[in-house]
Amino acid sequence: MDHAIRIHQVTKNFGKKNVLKDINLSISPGQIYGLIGPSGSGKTTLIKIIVGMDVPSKGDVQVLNTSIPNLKALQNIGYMAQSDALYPELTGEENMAFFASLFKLKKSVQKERIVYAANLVDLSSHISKKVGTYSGGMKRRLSLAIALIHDPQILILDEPTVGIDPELRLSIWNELIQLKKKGKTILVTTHVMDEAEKCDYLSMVRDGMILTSGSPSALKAQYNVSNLEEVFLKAGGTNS
Ligand SMILES: Nc1ncnc2c1ncn2[C@@H]1O[C@H](COP(=O)(O)OP(=O)(O)OP(=O)(O)O)[C@@H](O)[C@H]1O
Repeated sequence: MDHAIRIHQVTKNFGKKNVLKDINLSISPGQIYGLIGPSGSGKTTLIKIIVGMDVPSKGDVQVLNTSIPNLKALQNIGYMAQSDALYPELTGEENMAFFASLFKLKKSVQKERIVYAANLVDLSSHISKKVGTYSGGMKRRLSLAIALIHDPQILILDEPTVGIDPELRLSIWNELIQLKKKGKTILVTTHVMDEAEKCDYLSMVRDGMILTSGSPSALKAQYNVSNLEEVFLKAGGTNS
């Protein structure tokens, strides 16, 4: 397989508003691919199209060589949305078990995965509490645990570390790097430049277009700057 995710000339309009313009990108298996761009640039819209929650006005998306939307392909995708979709009346563990059951995991596997995922996001001592009592950061962590619950081949994470303290953010990124080493493909959106630095490959998005793409070091070399913020400004023509 030469790509885990392939986006071909995707355009999205909401009424007369053109939100994505002829987006082409291809993500190799085992890569951490970052989408960075300001609020409203179209990152979430693109992600929703990749997971089949929205359809493009034009163009097509393939995940693991399957055209999206496709129910079966979803088995291979772990998706963490920007807003948490959790059941506040259930405990953290019950929320995880519910989502695990949607993927038809065996009970024994389910238990193992819940222990693993809760530990990963440092929620092990809170999983018996109702989610309604969780802080915003705890809910983000639980959403990330749920995205990982079925051990998907592809992880799609929309601003996964918003509201999470720096220490845990670092440990989550370390785990994402471990998952990548196991061959998982990870697509992540972020506003945080030090997270962008950890990606293997980046696309900078503005106004529904990809301004520039490349590895963090290649981008800095190409624009002859020392940090990714400057790459963004130069690529967007704001600083030239
Ligand atoms: N369902 C919708 N109907 C109309 N406009 C929409 C809809 N969804 C998104 N948009 C518009 O599309 C544009 C891109 O939004 P999107 O959420 O994809 O941006 P984003 O880059 O993810 O921003 P953020 O980082 O704030 O989440 C925005 O102008 C937004 O208002």
